[in-house]
Amino acid sequence: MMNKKLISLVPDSMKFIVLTVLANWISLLFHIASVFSIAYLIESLFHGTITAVDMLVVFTLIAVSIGIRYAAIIKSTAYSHIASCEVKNKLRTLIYNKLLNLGISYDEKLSTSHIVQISGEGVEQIEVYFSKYLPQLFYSILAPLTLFSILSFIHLRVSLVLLVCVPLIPLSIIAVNKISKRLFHKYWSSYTDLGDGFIDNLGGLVTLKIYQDDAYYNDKMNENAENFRKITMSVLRMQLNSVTLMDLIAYGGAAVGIIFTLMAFSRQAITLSQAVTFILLASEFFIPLRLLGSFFHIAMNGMAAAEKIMNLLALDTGMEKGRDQAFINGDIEISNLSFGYTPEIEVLKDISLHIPQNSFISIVGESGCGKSTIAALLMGFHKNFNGSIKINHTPVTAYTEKSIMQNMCIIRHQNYLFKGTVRENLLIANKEATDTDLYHVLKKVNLYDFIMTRGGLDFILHENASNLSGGQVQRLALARALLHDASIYIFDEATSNIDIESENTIHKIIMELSGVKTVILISHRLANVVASDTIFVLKEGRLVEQGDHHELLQRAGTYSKLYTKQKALEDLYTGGTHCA
Ligand SMILES: Nc1ncnc2c1ncn2[C@@H]1O[C@H](COP(=O)(O)OP(=O)(O)OP(=O)(O)O)[C@@H](O)[C@H]1O
Repeated sequence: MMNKKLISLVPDSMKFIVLTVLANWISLLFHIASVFSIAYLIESLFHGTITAVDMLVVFTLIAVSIGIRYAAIIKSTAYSHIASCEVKNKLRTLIYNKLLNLGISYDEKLSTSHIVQISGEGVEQIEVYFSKYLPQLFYSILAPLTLFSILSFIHLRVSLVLLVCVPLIPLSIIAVNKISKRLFHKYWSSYTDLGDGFIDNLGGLVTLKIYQDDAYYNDKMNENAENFRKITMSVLRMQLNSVTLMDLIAYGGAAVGIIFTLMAFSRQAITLSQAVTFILLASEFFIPLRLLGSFFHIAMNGMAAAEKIMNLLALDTGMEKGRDQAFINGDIEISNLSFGYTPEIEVLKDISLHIPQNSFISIVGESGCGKSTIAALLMGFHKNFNGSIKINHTPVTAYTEKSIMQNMCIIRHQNYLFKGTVRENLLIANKEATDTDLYHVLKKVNLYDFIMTRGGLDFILHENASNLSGGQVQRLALARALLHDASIYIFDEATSNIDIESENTIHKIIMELSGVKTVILISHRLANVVASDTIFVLKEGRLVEQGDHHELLQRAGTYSKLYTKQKALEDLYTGGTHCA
């Protein structure tokens, strides 16, 4: 229960833990002093030997002892609070920085709800370990030894009996430790499962309502909640049982000490005041350890959470090792690239392709052939690929995520816009941009007139930009991407499922960017890729053809078949009026 690794994460808290123990120890010393005074008072009253001055001195001593104890307890609580703040602050900062380093593909390694739970409740539980459990652990060793060293001068045997009974409490704690460890692991797994399910169901609530399948998922969540309730009840039952056991040992041990005291008193081996001192202090041998026992279970829970936090902090992000580079541009060279999301299924197979700087290239192929996977690998979202991806002769994995994000921009078919004003959403891409810059990009994407009718840059977007149409969302996302001014732009189905005007606007901008920036276009609609310098055709994860539109048509291969089929369909739909 002394987790050295965890303690080394928050070394500053140790100072306050020591101060908490010291304050508790001072409180104990003055408690002993007041007990001695009370015992003396009782003996003097019993024998009728006390004078008024003695009485005044004794009462003053008792009052001063109580006062100092009170001050010491306040100090101990304050130190423990500071230790707890230190711990929470440090752990949450470590987790936050780790998440930043893990970057956007963090959810490949841990689920969002898992992270929310360990950084929320997990840290709260660990805080108890530092602010309550650790000070109490040291204090419960110090207190019985202090009491023993003082009381042994009065009667060694009785003091020894009390001291010997003390380790029975930690022994009982060790006995339940094994059971509780297993139980707490189950508890946390069940807790994170419940969280995962909850977030997923909440995200898909509209879909569930549309298909009227919410009852099924409701039942599934109830089942998870019931599992969590059961495991929580098991934890509580285990805690209650062990508390009862510890109470038995603590009060039983004190009772044994009192019996030995009374036997010594009846043999007249000790005086009345000494007997009273032993009786009043007997329970003090056990109370600190008994209290430790009740913090123990919360600390155990904290330990389980600590393990999860340690695992998160130990994750290899790869990005931390990268090199910061403010400007990345140059040719992109992909050589013998193979990749699978799982070891069993290879999604990309031995792909080699060359993308010259500022060229306009397209990647096409049937659904599921691996186009978006190439885009994700170029953006550095996945690291465990074979082969090499180089930008400007440097492996993509050698750059920090920050450098990649500064220089490369991906626009997907679903882009996230935040709840807030249009201005706030645009400034995400470039904090320095002026209102004039923002109006300029809005004009470029054909949104200026619409935004102005809604109050301009202060127009507030709802959650998920639900007060914009699909095409408007895409155009605003494109405006944001243009403000970012990257050197490499990847458009991954950026014009899927939107109106024809928005598609034309976006396509016009892609054409404007080509020649000035490196543009990588992934599109199902082959009419959009016709003007590309090079078109790469994928089939089942392999690069099967490359060349410009005319070369590929002449080859009469996969591209030609796809293009002819699509053109025929579009001609049928538009009556031959719309297609490149
Ligand atoms: N996160 C993931 N985990 C596991 N498999 C994935 C993941 N993302 C994609 N895949 C699989 O990898 C393969 C290639 O997917 P990818 O999205 O790259 O295809 P695509 O060519 O872009 O398809 P589409 O044109 O439909 O967008 C698919 O078989 C898909 O099931």
